[in-house]
Amino acid sequence: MSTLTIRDLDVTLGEMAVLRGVDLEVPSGSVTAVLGPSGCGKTTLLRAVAGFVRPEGGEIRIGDAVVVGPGRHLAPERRGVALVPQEGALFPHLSVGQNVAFGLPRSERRRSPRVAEVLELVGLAGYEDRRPDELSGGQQQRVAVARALAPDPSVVLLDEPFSALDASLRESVRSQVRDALDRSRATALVVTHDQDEALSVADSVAVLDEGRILMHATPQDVYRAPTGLGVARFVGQCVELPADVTGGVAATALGALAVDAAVAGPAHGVVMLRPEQLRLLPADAPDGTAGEVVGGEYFGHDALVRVRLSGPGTGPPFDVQVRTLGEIPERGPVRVAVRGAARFYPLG
Ligand SMILES: Nc1ncnc2c1ncn2[C@@H]1O[C@H](COP(=O)(O)OP(=O)(O)OP(=O)(O)O)[C@@H](O)[C@H]1O
Repeated sequence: MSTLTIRDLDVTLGEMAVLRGVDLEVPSGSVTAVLGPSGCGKTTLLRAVAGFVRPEGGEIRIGDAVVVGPGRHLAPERRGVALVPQEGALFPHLSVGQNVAFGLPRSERRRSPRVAEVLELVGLAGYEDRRPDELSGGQQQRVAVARALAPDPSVVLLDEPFSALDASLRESVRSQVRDALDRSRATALVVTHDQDEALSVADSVAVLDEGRILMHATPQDVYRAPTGLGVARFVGQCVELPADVTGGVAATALGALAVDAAVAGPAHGVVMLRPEQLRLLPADAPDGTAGEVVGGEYFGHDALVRVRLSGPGTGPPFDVQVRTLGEIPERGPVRVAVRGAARFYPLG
């Protein structure tokens, strides 16, 4: 396995600049997720790394080998890159074992111990003789990952690998695939438009929008300390309030809040809180800010309660995340308290 290094990559398709100055490094043996909305250029990035798209500029290195650079565009089969497509694309007329062996060089396809080895890696030991139509969607996807890992590629690329699966299957297949990638010490680039998927499956997350990387950091930093409101909104729910900051404290409709970046102020802008930073208190509590429960959504493990603050100029209602072990507040008056620091984004 090798480090994948992408520098200043530009890709134009037809008239459209699809990737613009993309820099990305995936350290050897780690998993990076590229998260972005539909049409932002995720698949194009994978295709450029795999060698199916010819970039206009920039460099791609796999380990020490330059596979794309000035005057250089190595053929896909010489890059040591394996691609797992959106829907596994197994050959329906071949057995599971034959499908996996297809990932190996022709001379090694017959009776290679590697087939059993990678099937074990994805939790499907003994499935060699099954046919793809005898497997669940999640099992088919794991066979596709086994086929990609079989030749021990330098880099594995996964294109929305879980999007075709039912919500109930997605989490378990995701952790099985993550486990297989870890155990094979694969260097992997996963593209997805699903925030939960990116945050849970990867060591680092790169947020891509309109062909540019907006932020690349650990899942925790991307969620807790997004560099801009665009990133903040894309990786999770936000509560946004107008704010004036002076001396590191923001004056907001939820009272005076500490801001976590070094903002001395004075500055005008927006503070961003995550729903789990808010806490609902009884209407007669001494702390917090007065508001009213106006609706909500129940998810089983937790719930979102929609709250509107009392008084003029307090902005639209927002969601507060509550644990469902306790009572879920009914419609009516409450108070809202804040824990932790807010993120502040100056306007103008
Ligand atoms: N061959 C092409 N010629 C011109 N434009 C293209 C071509 N292929 C893709 N595009 C455009 O490039 C942009 C990025 O496409 P891409 O498939 O990389 O996005 P994506 O982020 O993977 O989207 P999705 O999540 O919907 O698959 C889109 O606006 C698309 O219309």
